[in-house]
Amino acid sequence: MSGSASVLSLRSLCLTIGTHRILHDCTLDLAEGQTVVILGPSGSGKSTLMRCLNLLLRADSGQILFRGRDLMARHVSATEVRRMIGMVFQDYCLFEHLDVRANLLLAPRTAGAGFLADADARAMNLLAAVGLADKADRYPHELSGGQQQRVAIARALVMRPELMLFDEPTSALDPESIEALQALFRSDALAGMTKIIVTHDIAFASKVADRIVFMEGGEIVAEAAAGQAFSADANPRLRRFLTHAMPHAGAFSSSTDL
Ligand SMILES: Nc1ncnc2c1ncn2[C@@H]1O[C@H](COP(=O)(O)OP(=O)(O)OP(=O)(O)O)[C@@H](O)[C@H]1O
Repeated sequence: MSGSASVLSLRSLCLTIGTHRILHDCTLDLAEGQTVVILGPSGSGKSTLMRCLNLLLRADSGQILFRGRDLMARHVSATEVRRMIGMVFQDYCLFEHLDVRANLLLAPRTAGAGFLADADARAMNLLAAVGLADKADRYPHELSGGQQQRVAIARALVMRPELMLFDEPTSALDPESIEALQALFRSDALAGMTKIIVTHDIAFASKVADRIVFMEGGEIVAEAAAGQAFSADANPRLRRFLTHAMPHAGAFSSSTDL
């Protein structure tokens, strides 16, 4: 895939904190409308990579090309980047003192007139799209974990981002809420959106991914289209991870369909 055809192209992204090399030479292309899932063991750098993408962290070197424009250039502001790239955090990060509607409207209000025009209608449409139209005047503590996550997704979407990042979206959800999240990913609100999802949940990954990439030790060490066999023979680290992550799966001595 050429960089110009991609929504997002990472080129040799590196980050060292102190003496700890956290990201090393990460290169990845993401096409319009594609959902890429990042798998990998704990500490492999998945969340750090996501935080670099929306400039919560600044990588030391490399490029983050978003529609061909380098987001690491000095003059590109984090605020501008976060309008284009929405992120849903593992713990949702809702504002506890604001009701659901106010949580959704905070970013449009601070972003200025261009975002405010139809913000209220957009917020209510999004709440309906995530199945929470009747919760607009509730506070986060009055909602279940799955509902709070839906609010966080709607809050990110209200800024009309072109790319959405999800950090471990299933980690705090029960099986029913995970199924509901899968349905939301297939719905009009999210289906066509370009997404990167970090997860440990291989079953969830297999349901929502177009492509799966595998990180270890700060590097992207393997990738495959969903449904295509990962060559576990070719990558013993990936095979070890899958064996550990799916101890009951058993039959993937040579390759595993994800
Ligand atoms: N601010 C920081 N200072 C020093 N080291 C850090 C910092 N943030 C992350 N790290 C280290 O970088 C490595 C990657 O962490 P990261 O959270 O990105 O991994 P992860 O793959 O997302 O892990 P998990 O699956 O457990 O969430 C870890 O070794 C972590 O200790």
